[in-house]
Amino acid sequence: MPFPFDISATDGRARTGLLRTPRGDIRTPAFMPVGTAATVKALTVGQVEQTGADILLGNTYHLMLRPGPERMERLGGLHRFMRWDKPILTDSGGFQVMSLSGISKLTEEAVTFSSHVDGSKHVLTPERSIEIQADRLGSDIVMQLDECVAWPAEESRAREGMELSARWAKRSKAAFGSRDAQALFGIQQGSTFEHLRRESSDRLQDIGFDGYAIGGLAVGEGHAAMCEVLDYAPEMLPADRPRYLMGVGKPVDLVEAVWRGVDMFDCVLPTRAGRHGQAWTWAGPINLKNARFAEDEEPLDPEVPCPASQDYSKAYLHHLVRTDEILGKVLLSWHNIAFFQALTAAMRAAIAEGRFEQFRRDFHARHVSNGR
Ligand SMILES: Nc1nc2c(CCc3ccccc3)c3nc[nH]c3cc2c(=O)[nH]1
Repeated sequence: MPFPFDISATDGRARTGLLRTPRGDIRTPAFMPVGTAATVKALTVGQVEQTGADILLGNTYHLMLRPGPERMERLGGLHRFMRWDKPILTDSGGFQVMSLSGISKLTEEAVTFSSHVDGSKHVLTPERSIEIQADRLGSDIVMQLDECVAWPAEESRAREGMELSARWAKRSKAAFGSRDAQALFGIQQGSTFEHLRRESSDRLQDIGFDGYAIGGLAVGEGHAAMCEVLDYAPEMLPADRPRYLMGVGKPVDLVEAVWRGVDMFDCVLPTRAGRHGQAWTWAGPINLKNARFAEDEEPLDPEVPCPASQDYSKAYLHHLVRTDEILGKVLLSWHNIAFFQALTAAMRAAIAEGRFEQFRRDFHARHVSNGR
């Protein structure tokens, strides 16, 4: 029995709803902060909860290297380990192997790789990835093992990756079996080729998943090319199940993807950029390192309900960034996650009230043009 996904309103292709899981409900459109190594960098789970996040992401690749799957299970699983009792989604690990571990080999059977930490050898099969995610980490939403083909890709290469991912989807589903308290998502591949994405979607639906991710994007193709794929890719997936766009993105990416029917997002940007002084605000992105903030006593963004945006001046944040103080990384990470949550909350309200088109126009006028 898959998690209930109750869509409460639609506005054009945009949807807003509730994905109900045993550990809590996820309001969609949802932004999911990334907690790569069992922590959303620089924030406590209490601060993450205060931002309004309903779900966090974990990373099988990082956690299987440190602390390791069997140790994590002995410690009670990822929720208990990091004291986060709401839903967790974990990626299957293949994407991170390709982007992080220098040496790796991809065959029909598995991905084999050397740890970027100590060079130790590891093997990830669809079955082992499911076992780590579902049984050792204990995540609530599990991703199939897939191959994310680099961009740009020749059509033949994109087809190979899509077909391997479809065969691994079948093996992932078989390994996952039927579980009531956990969900398994399939991942659509096919790079920027519409007919490959169609084939991928059809094969995933024949297998049957609790939710469907759009993979193979946010790999350097850029905003315009991503939107071209999103003009058709989300609606190839079942309308009554959640659609998760992996690795996306900047605020404008979220608005444009929700407009095209996407429900769930993840991105390391808010915390990574926050640690380097970049803050997103309703009036666009700014970098607090810039000298123009040295004596700016205004708060960062009064509309964002978090201490970083309400209690401090930009001058203080500028100082913390310039001196590379830890508190600067904490406050800007906190602010950016709070901004992404405020953005998705505003989109949910706009869709519920049938005014998302106006919201999108206002957002471009206020946030995008300024940012340019
Ligand atoms: N499995 C998979 N992951 C992707 C990620 C990581 C998302 C992630 C999930 C959970 C934790 C961290 C990262 C991508 N990030 C940018 N583009 C991405 C594409 C894919 C993809 O095609 N497949």
